[in-house]
Amino acid sequence: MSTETLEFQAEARQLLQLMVHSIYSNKDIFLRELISNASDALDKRRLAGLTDDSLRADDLHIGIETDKDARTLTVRDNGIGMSRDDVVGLIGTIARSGTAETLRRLRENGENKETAELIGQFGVGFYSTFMVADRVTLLTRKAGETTGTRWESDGDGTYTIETVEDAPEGTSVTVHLRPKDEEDALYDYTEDWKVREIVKRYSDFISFPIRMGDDTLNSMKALWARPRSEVKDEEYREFYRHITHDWTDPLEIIQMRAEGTFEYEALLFLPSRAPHDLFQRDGSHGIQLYVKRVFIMDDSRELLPDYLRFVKGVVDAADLSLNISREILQQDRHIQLIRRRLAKKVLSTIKDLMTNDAEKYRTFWREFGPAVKEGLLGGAEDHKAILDIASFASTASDEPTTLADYVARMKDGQDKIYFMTGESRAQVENSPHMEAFKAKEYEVLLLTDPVDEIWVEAVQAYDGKEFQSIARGAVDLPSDEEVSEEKSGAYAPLLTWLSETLDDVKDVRLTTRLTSSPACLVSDVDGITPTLEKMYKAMGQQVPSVKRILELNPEHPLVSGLRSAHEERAGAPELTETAELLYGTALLAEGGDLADPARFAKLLADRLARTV
Ligand SMILES: Nc1ncnc2c1ncn2[C@@H]1O[C@H](COP(=O)(O)OP(=O)(O)OP(=O)(O)O)[C@@H](O)[C@H]1O
Repeated sequence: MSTETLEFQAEARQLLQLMVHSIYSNKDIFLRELISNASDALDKRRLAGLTDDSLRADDLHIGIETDKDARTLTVRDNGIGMSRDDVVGLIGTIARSGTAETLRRLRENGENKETAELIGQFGVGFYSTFMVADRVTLLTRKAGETTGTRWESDGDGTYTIETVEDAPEGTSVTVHLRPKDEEDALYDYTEDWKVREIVKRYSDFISFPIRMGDDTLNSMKALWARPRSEVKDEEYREFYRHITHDWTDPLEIIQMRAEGTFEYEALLFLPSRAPHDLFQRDGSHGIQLYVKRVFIMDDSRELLPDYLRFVKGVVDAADLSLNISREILQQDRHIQLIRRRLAKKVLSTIKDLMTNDAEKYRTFWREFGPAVKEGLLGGAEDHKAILDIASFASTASDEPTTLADYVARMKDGQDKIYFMTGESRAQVENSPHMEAFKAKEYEVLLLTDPVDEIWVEAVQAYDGKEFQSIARGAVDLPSDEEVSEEKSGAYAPLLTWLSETLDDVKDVRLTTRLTSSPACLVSDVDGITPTLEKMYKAMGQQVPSVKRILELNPEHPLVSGLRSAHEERAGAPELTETAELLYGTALLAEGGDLADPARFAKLLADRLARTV
């Protein structure tokens, strides 16, 4: 059969270059990557055999062979194998998202110690063989197909591929080793002891036998079935890497076991950083389902609520059928029970972190808080537990605060939890709405995650204290004096005129919430906020533009001056311009967008010209 020479996809080529020249100090991991791939392929083969008798296979295992003279190491599996197209698509390209981003960072930094670490942080998979090899040969035949494929590359820009008749089912990868160079952490991987050591260290829990000659090198013990005290942290970390391809260590390990009518064991991990697809609609979920030690499926969304989709790990249920499908999972009552229990356990673990390891808790909340808060939009059963572990930026300090601490600091007579939503801390903190709260030292939560706009609607109260937006409705601070009747009367004609003149506002009224600004805009009690309006629009949803209320500070010279001017010469055209400027300033002060910035700028420039 003819041999074709093909080029690696550009990104794949860059990644290969990095591998070939890598100074990453842990080159041993190439073997773990090959074993991990083989184990995945065996899982797939076993699953395929469950539904298709012709694909049933006995003695699924991984074999390792070394040849000292040829200086090769081969990892062989009798798993699912790959078709020719699979090989081109899976090995010749990098399909994984996130890789492009990592590569860009690597390129920007040039290779140094830090970038070497970066390499270590993202799964390099099959390509890691090029850290130790000057040539790699892959021979594979997909289960059920008659011909196989031989692939070979020396890690430069191209590879050869040919169809072959005599490949066994499954895959073997032969690594042609570079000369050993221990200073460069490149060991002699044809040494038995070295291979044993690597397998034991990284792959002991792999559930298929890893054989070398007549020996099985791994214990195959499921980590989740072993008591926590008997498992080394290192083993948990390796397992975490195996199931997640995340090379940073997990933040926390959670182990659970339920006995009785429906038995299951769970080993869950809180990662230490958010994946790039945390907020993508079909980003992956992290739970693998096993039944009696046998892998059934990845990405089991049914086992944890969506807002905990970043939690990784394994659930091993004793009483499910090996043939269980996703459809059945969705309806299974036991699965729903497991889901409740797991969610509870995850939330209580985070609560424990909060009390016992503030640093870890902070990392957790920074990375995953925005996702966890989505849980406040769904059924109310988790609301209390979520609010208990949440923390928020606040005017009280630079550090986030919990709601319990906020409540403890509430002033005498204060019965509401004040908050303001917006796009950034700076924007919210400097908004005019904040003035009276600052002046009178009422603490305000600064909510700047997009989800904050929505959950505050769904959740009414915490610990009996209602949430109250300070940019909405009339805010009566307990210590506020009302605007005097005399003043209200004096301003009535101005307010009426302004509300007729300014098309964009719904109403105009006096307020005591401002101390230094002349005016601000507030939403109606049940109106949507401008940030929410923007969010809906960004999602392509049509929302009617909501008119807000213009509130005036009668103590401000601009406002009192406008009142006298209106009294003296109602109908003068420059008063209309002043009204427009007043409204535009209020909009700008809260970080809003002017409908006609050019007109605003012109009015302002004309006005300034008269003052210089
Ligand atoms: N032994 C094998 N048998 C069958 N398919 C394989 C084998 N090795 C690799 N593959 C296929 O090639 C793909 C790419 O492998 P590679 O190791 O580069 O990345 P990965 O395993 O998907 O992710 P990671 O790099 O995080 O390990 C795999 O997802 C798998 O589909």
